[in-house]
Amino acid sequence: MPKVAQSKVWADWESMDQNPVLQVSGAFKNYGQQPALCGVELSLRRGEWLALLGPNGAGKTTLIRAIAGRVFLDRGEIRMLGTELEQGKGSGRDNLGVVPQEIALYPTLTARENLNVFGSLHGVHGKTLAERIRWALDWVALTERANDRVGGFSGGMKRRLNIAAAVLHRPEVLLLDEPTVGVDPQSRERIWDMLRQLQGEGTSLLLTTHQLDEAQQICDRIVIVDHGKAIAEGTLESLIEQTVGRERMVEIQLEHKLDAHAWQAAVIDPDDATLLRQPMADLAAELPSLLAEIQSAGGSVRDVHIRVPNLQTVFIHLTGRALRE
Ligand SMILES: Nc1ncnc2c1ncn2[C@@H]1O[C@H](COP(=O)(O)OP(=O)(O)OP(=O)(O)O)[C@@H](O)[C@H]1O
Repeated sequence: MPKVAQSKVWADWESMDQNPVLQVSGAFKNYGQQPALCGVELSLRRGEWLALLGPNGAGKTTLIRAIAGRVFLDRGEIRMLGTELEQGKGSGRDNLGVVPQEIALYPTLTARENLNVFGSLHGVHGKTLAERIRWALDWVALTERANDRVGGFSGGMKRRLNIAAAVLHRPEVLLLDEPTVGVDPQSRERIWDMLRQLQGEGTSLLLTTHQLDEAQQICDRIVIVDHGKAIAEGTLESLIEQTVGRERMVEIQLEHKLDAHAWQAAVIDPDDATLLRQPMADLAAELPSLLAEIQSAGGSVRDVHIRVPNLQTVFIHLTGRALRE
């Protein structure tokens, strides 16, 4: 359970854009007896890149599928650009693009033929479609493979094409369920670049990912879900402040252990008498005096590490679990 006061965690909701492009309110969904969504709230602001994070089984895919119209909610409301979306239907979602977790392409068709099919399904035809396909192939760096069958593509190429197929109709909002799963780091970087470009052109992005390090670098805001509820949201900085705080853990590795009597300023690691740990709220003020104290106690420093809290720290603090268990 979160150790932080919920009122504090939710502080950012109060300053939320009153006109989000996508808003999910009080969404509930059970699969038989199995609860998947238990009142989840979510709001995507115009032009932002929002990461939806949660442990396995937290309800992320169910939420994405409900927004996409592929899952009926038991209760709750989904609004896009101010209009309530009909449950369990693709209709009314012209401004939405969806990239599913599984690759949804025709392996026996070429890249171009796949884009033709998906563009037509989204209501794009003729010259406009030809122009969009040209753009998409260039965007995903597959122009030279346009006439090759998709069945022979690498995982990364399929992922890129899968994303291209979802944006041929220029949706204002793009949902991506783990768009980088199973791709090598180079392809992943290329996918993030593609998505950055889309965001730069004004698309609002909501994605689920298990890549915490990347989510914290790339996304504007983060929503953490657990047991079918959003339990925290905010920028990385605000999440850290709401949970683990601004403190940094300073670790000082000494050349030799210090005489215990000469030493009171920091905690000595129980397994390594040459390792000192000290949480510090103000590094500039506290670190120099600690180093001076070590020196006057006769110690010499081999190394100093400053541990900065990150999204993984926040995630474990809130859910009690690492992202993948
Ligand atoms: N079709 C289904 N039938 C029965 N239970 C389901 C179904 N889909 C999901 N669930 C259950 O609903 C809960 C939420 O699942 P969901 O796939 O939405 O979570 P998730 O956060 O996307 O998980 P992961 O990170 O593993 O993809 C889980 O307990 C899951 O077992």
